[in-house]
Amino acid sequence: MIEFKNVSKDYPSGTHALHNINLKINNGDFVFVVGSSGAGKSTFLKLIMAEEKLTKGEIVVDGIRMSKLKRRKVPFLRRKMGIVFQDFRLIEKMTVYDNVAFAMRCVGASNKTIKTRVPYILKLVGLGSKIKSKPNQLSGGEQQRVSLARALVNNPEIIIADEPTGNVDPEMSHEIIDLLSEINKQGTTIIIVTHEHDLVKEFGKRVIEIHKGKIIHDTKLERKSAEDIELMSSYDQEISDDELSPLLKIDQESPEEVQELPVQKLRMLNKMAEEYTTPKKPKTKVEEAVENIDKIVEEIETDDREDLIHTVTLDPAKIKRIIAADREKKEKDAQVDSVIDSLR
Ligand SMILES: Nc1ncnc2c1ncn2[C@@H]1O[C@H](COP(=O)(O)OP(=O)(O)OP(=O)(O)O)[C@@H](O)[C@H]1O
Repeated sequence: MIEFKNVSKDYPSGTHALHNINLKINNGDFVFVVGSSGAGKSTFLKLIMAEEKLTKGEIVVDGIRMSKLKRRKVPFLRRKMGIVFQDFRLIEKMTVYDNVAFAMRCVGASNKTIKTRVPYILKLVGLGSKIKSKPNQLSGGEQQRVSLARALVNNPEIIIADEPTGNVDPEMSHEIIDLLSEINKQGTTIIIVTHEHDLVKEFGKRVIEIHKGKIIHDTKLERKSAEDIELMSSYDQEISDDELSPLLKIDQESPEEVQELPVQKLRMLNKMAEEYTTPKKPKTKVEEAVENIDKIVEEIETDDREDLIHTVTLDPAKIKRIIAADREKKEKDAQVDSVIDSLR
């Protein structure tokens, strides 16, 4: 988890880049950070990566207190992170393969691991055929995917991307965010700074908006308070007796408690109660047979169950007869239904 507690950042030039920031980013979150130029977005990321030191407050990244972090310990923090920059920052003299392998060599991975992992990651980002190319032989989108591969290759807990789509066309922007969404599904935390409002809207993730060094919107907090308001207001709504009855039928012993439920919750419980009390369609013979078998199996001691299941499954003739009878009944019913339909 990343937590900002009353964080401020002033640059030596006197610029107050961030003021009193408080927020939490949980493991596995996907967050877009937006705001106008000079708002403080890159500074926000640089504080998380320990590229800049905070002036006031505390940032805790996975239990590491950034105000206490010594320079020589920064590489240990960075190992948790994969970083993607707008300008890719690839090494021009190296091939695509070597650019990605380099990130693994930096953390001391063995040659054997590098040889299997690098091609795998390059395939994942759709660059399997460009392994031997140099960055200047690639399009902007391809270069950004190399930089993404390099960020991913050491299996980081957090991906931090500063304008990763700033230098690629809209279609490729979409693909890059798609890829990051897939990676996020495996549990990696993703934090992306972007200017692209359309992209942010389309993906519907958490959005933190920074303006003049302050957080002015955080959709996570807004969503939560909207849910609270809805729940609170539902306490004030009138409930008719009709609406109450299905639940009261089930919960006759504590009608007062039922009457005190908020409308929203009551409606949900009523729906469940209705389903519970509505008589189900008659069971087919196969369903009945399966249920009976289940009941018998449950009653038998654990040690004997295996044998019993065997016995049941070893009687295919009986099962076939039941299935055939059931199919015949369904076919007859369907014929009758279709005749009735044609007469309507
Ligand atoms: N190294 C620095 N020294 C002094 N001031 C800086 C430094 N880096 C950033 N700033 C200032 O801090 C403020 C926030 O900058 P930051 O780069 O965080 O903004 P941003 O939202 O990322 O902007 P952009 O979208 O243009 O990249 C700006 O006023 C900027 O001029």
